[in-house]
Amino acid sequence: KVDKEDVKKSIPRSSLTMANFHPDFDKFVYPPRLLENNLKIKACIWMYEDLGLISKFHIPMRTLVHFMLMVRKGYRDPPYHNFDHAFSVMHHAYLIAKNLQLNSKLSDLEVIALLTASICHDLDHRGTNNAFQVNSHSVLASLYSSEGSVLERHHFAQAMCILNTSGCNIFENMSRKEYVRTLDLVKHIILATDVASHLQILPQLEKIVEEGMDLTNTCQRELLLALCMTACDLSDQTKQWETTKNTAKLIYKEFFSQGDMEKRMGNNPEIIHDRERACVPQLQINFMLHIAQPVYRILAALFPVYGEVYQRVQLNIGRWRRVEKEFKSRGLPNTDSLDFLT
Ligand SMILES: Cc1nc2ccc(C(=O)NCC(C)C)cc2n2c(-c3cc(OC(C)(C)C)ccc3Cl)nnc12
Ligand SMILES: [Mg+2]
Ligand SMILES: [Zn+2]
Repeated sequence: KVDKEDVKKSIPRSSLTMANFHPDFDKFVYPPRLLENNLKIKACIWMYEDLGLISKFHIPMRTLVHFMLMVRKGYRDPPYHNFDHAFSVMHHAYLIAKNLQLNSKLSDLEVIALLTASICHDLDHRGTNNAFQVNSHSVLASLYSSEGSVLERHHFAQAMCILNTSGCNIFENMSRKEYVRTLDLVKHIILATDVASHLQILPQLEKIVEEGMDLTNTCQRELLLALCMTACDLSDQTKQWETTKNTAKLIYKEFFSQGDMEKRMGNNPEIIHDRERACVPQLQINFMLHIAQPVYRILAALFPVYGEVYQRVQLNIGRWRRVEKEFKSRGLPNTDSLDFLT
């Protein structure tokens, strides 16, 4: 485990170059899950640096290091919703900011809000979904179930706790106005990662594609930020098949553990959480077609350079269709045969 001293020693400004990570680090093809764990904090700091955010917002290096160490500590270790997921989500935010030249469409404030929301968006996730919080009468449900988006409100609250920890407030040198606006944006962007909210804004996003985006309109800027955030949250689907397949294994490991717990509590789990009823390839095709593909189609429609990302999502859907046929032909009953996945 890399501790504070190692991280601080190893980050003089001069050492912050992309060469430390990979020549393709800032390309859409690069899979961030391949980066070795003890370089991830340094890579997070590099991403702020490379987008010019450290100098723009006068972020002291020691503050950014402490912030990142606290964020990493703020994640638990469920199969999927852990710091590796947060890191890969932040990396995609960096790719979008850099390759879509978002800073010519959005303000630096909106870019730093997207990057920071990405690394914080699943803080303290327990590996169970919103419905489980409510059905199990969890503490989080008692806190937030009246407003909905129970987990996402908690992830945001955890991010605020870290910013309020002395020596960790990376926004401390902003003006009062900038500070308030940035926190509002981080909250909006994290709350956009609730599946229910995402499904609700899809029609509005389709409308923007038909009518053209008007970035002088604050609501449309916030819709674009929500779209970018869900594209980042799902970005494992935009990489080579290995990544997509491995992510499915992690997701269903988490989903089926929740289903097992629900059965022990005497509740009937959704099919997607039930290892005895779920057919992973079919569920993944549904998820890709109804939740993931629209995100990348819309973003590619708004930013043509993003077309290569949409193509890779299409390729992965094609792979799932081939796997589904294979599953059916072998009559494989359930998910433990995921290892069978070619
Ligand atoms: C590979 C992959 N398969 C998934 C299959 C099903 C579901 C799911 O929630 N189905 C139940 C709904 C339809 C009632 C989510 C999946 N998923 C996510 C994910 C995305 C999330 O939020 C946004 C980004 C806003 C969609 C929030 C939580 C999660 Cl786990 N990330 N990767 C995946
Ligand atoms: Mg989440
Ligand atoms: Zn997430």
